[in-house]
Amino acid sequence: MNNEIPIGSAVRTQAIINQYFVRAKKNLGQNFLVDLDAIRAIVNAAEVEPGDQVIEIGPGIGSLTEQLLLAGAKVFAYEIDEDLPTILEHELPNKINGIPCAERFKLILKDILKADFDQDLSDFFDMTRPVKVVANLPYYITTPIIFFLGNTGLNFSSLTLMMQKEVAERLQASPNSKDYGPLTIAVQTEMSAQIALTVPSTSFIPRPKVDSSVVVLRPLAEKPAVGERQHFNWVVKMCFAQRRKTLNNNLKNLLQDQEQRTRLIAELGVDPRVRPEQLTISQFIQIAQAVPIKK
Ligand SMILES: C[S@@+](CC[C@H](N)C(=O)[O-])C[C@H]1O[C@@H](n2cnc3c(N)ncnc32)[C@H](O)[C@@H]1O
Repeated sequence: MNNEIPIGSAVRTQAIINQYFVRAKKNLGQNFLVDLDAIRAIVNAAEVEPGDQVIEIGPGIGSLTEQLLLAGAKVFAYEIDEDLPTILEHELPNKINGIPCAERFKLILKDILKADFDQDLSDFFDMTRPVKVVANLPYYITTPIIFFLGNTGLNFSSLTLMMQKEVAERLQASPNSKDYGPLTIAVQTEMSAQIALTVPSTSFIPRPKVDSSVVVLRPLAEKPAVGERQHFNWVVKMCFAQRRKTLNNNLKNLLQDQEQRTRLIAELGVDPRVRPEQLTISQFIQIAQAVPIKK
């Protein structure tokens, strides 16, 4: 269907909801974004240019998809809800600038966490070029999705992801802030994180309980050598086991010997009463190196 009014406007979204009797599925994190300025700001934050290869996670009824296509991207979308492809087929524009959208849009009905990117994308994308991931994420699996995208060898230049504001703040946090913790460190040892915009809960149908932010994550050109990744993440988690306690106290679970702990703290050049959120990523790397790897 060709419609003058964009899908991301509240009027058009409501019309689609009524026409197809859409009931937003809470268990699938369905909150449709009905704020065109915000949708276009997401596309801008992702710096989408004509010819870009974009993976969209959860296109829903197509509000972000439509704007990605208008920006000239080739879009491969993963959607888990089998009620939505028919709506997308009917509601996304048939043609943009005279070119059929079917050539630039492909949908696969699949859980993103089960994606096999080499297999799924190779017929549609040029696999020698990096992709951009752009999504208004289902909140219930935000962190698993970030780790999945980071760990599957996907060749991406950026991940532009809308998520719960509090999670976004944890991704972007710096030492000495309440949001700085194991999630910050796990992500920031692989990617840079920048909050691009914040969107109030009133911009969604149905309205979620929380506000949302869009974070742009980009792979670091030079990643710090954290050693064995599982060990590193575990050590960081243990250091934060009791946020209010001192580093020396938290280290007791990792190094039983007080002398070893004192030596390590001296090597770190910090006061023994320091709290875990005051340490930098390099200091956590030093701690992980001093702690024996669990067999
Ligand atoms: C927050 S809504 C976003 C919808 C639309 N992109 C928008 O901005 O209005 C999240 C979307 O992710 C889909 N979804 C939920 N779990 C998913 C999964 N595991 N894999 C792929 N899509 C999923 C939902 O069905 C829904 O369409």
